[in-house]
Amino acid sequence: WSALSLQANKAKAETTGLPLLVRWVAPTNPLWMMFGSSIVLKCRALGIGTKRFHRFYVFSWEANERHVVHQELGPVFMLVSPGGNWLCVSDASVFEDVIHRRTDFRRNMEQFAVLNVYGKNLSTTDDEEWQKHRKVTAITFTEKNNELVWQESLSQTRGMLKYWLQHQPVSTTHQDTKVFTLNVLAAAIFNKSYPFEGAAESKEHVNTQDASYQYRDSLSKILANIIPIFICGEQGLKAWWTPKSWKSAGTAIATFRAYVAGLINDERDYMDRGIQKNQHLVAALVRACEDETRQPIQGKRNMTLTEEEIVSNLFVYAFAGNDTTAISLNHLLVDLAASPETQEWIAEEIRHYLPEDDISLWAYKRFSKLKRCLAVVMESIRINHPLGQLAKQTGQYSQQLKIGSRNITIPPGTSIHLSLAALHTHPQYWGEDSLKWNPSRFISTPDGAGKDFENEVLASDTQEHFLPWATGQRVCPGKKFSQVELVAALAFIFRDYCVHPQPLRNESMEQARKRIFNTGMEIEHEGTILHELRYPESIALNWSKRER
Ligand code: HEM
Repeated sequence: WSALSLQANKAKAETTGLPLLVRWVAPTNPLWMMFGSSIVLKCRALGIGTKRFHRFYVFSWEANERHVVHQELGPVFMLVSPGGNWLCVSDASVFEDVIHRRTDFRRNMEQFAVLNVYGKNLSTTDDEEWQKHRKVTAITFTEKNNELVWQESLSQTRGMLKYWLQHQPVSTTHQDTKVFTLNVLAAAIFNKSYPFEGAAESKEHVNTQDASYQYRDSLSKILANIIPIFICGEQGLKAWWTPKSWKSAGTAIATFRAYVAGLINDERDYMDRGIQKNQHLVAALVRACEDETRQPIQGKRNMTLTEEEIVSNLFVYAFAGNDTTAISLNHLLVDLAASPETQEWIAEEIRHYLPEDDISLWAYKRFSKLKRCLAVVMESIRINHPLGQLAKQTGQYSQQLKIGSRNITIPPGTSIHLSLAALHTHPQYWGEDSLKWNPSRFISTPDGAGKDFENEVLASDTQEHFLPWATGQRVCPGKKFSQVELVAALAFIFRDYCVHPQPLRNESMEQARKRIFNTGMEIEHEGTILHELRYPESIALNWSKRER
């Protein structure tokens, strides 16, 4: 059956005249999503299998290939598999065409179904339904909220750095950054402030009945088990044969739902009594929805969300906002540890704009001054993007695409992978040193302008060949949120501290820096949705006070 499907899909793909990359396993095969990379890496270590198998069958192959496969096969090629065809794209003009033809190339909902843990939400709807979700949830992303993100991120970073200074060398950065982003999001969504605890300490709350940790712990369990949840569903996770971690993910889904439902009921109760007490996102969502139901305006489309939809949106915000930012922060810190001169470069800027030792004097408006810090964020996300691609599809109709000088008919039912990993590293757009980590590529000074921080200009975070937060209608609503969060972390840390890798035995510091940078470039997403470091625990970092 598999061979027949592959032949049928190959015949369809050949009609495009594009180069083909044939694979015997579909990228969406659930077993491959869970175990594919481990199998391939084992075979690679044992010398079993071909080079092609090692390259293209790991689950995170596109992220690890970056632009290389496109230099071999061209800017657009078709990946053919028994489960369907994938159009893989690295060309900026095709990106633009696909993103802006919203009704021709729609979001690939099959791939996003994994986020329907609590039913439909902003990420898994289209058209009018999507507009309703986007409009109601947009209230989170005000400047007032960004200010809160700035303050909470500074305070969480203080805790995180203190923890690291006491636990050197630190090889839990990848876990600690996830606690950091969970805490910042809890403040932004629920107005709940948690003291920072290292990942190991925060595990101690798991399985306790401490209500104040219910949201955070249940959410982190759901995020860690998102693929088993997708494969088995909430009920299936509780089957007799599933491992303990899956069963406890099933319990976490119910705990998170009950926790948010409790907040919704409290808020309705306050509204009935005419009290407007809470400022968090749940309260704002409940109020927005109740206002519309109580005073419907004639002729106006109903924009209210049900209780299930509120829970589902809160979940998707938490999903989209946590690990994306945590993984990026992990990369940032590794890249900076590999580059002491860049640490010095941003420290100069931070000390210039934030001269006070007392962080309560660091006003949010100074965020926009920290251009070098944002350039560092953009450079790390350019080389290692936590999503890797934007996933679209042609749906039931074929679509015309201009590729180079040719008009090509893309058959119905084709998935489109706009590869951010390839676009962001292609030498055609970034030059021959495209894989070199160099944040200053985003900073320029106009001709004739003096050497002054004020004269430095930061390149746009959305360009034809650079769109880490996407662009167009479905641009990431958390773009500024994440920028503020990451820059605040950098500002707090690198103003007075610096980081170095812990060298292995017989390794020089220079070799250690090269090693950790290369380790950061090895990406994995077996069993997860996002692209993470494959061997994060092999990187140990040492933190120390900077000598002035
Ligand atoms: C470094 C951090 C982040 C990166 C690189 C990032 C990137 C992206 C990208 C590329 C998309 C578009 C996905 C697609 O169209 O397939 C997206 C969507 C989204 N992001 Fe972010 N994001 C980040 C942080 C955040 C944060 C902090 C939040 C919320 C607090 C957030 C919430 C969302 C949501 C809800 C969507 C779906 C929007 C929709 O479908 O209308 N993101 N993000």
